[in-house]
Amino acid sequence: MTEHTPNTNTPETAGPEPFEAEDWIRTFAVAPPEHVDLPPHHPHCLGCGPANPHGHQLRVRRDAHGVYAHHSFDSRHVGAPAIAHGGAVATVLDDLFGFLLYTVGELAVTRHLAIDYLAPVLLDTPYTLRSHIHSRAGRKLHLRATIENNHAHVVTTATALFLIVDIDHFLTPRHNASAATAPTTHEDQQGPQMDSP
Ligand SMILES: CCCCCCCCCCCCCC(=O)SCCNC(=O)CCNC(=O)[C@H](O)C(C)(C)COP(=O)(O)OP(=O)(O)OC[C@H]1O[C@@H](n2cnc3c(N)ncnc32)[C@H](O)[C@@H]1OP(=O)(O)O
Repeated sequence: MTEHTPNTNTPETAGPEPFEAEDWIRTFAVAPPEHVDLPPHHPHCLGCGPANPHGHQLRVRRDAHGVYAHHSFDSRHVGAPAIAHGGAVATVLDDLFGFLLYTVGELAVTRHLAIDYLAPVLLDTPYTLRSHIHSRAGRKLHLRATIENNHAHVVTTATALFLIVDIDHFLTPRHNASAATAPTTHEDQQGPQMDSP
């Protein structure tokens, strides 16, 4: 992987520009430890792309434990009145997990994402999001995250399994999509879990 280009984190107002997946993926690199501000995955990423007007434009930094971000959801992300849509919260957490890859230095994608919505995430309210690597076993990255409000009250927790993939995963996405076959879930592989009568 090559050195990534510096990120100014400046929102762009122009519409989406076409970009080649090959160019994009080859710009990824391990972010050197002195780089506290991490670059967006790409300009139009739904979670962090500064050029995506529909996105969350997440700004993520790293610390000694993992990565973190300060973020507020707004009226674009409303579910129930005044409350962020659970899918919007999931989007942001999934993207936050994706920033840990800069510290791992591997390409990986979400295989499993689980979220506990402990309390409503309110619109126009500042939150702190944190994520860290819980463990790694081969190509499996077990990740954890929290969202807490300004009173240090945790409102959401999440766990994810990211699987390290080869660069071809991104260069030939249509081929990979058609290659998928059942079983598709971990439960399928383990067999159904039945409650005792
Ligand atoms: C510096 C670098 C930066 C890079 C940034 C990149 C961009 C980041 C952008 C970030 C944006 C945000 C992020 C995004 O939006 S990422 C986009 C959303 N995610 C995807 O599109 C991924 C789609 N899925 C796939 O392509 C395939 O399924 C992949 C490639 C992931 C795996 O297909 P593959 O056929 O290879 O593997 P497998 O399915 O047999 O499973 C493999 C292993 O995993 C185990 N397993 C499965 N489920 C569970 C479970 N629940 N608990 C515990 N274990 C579980 C399973 O038993 C097996 O174990 P084993 O039998 O091998 O021991």
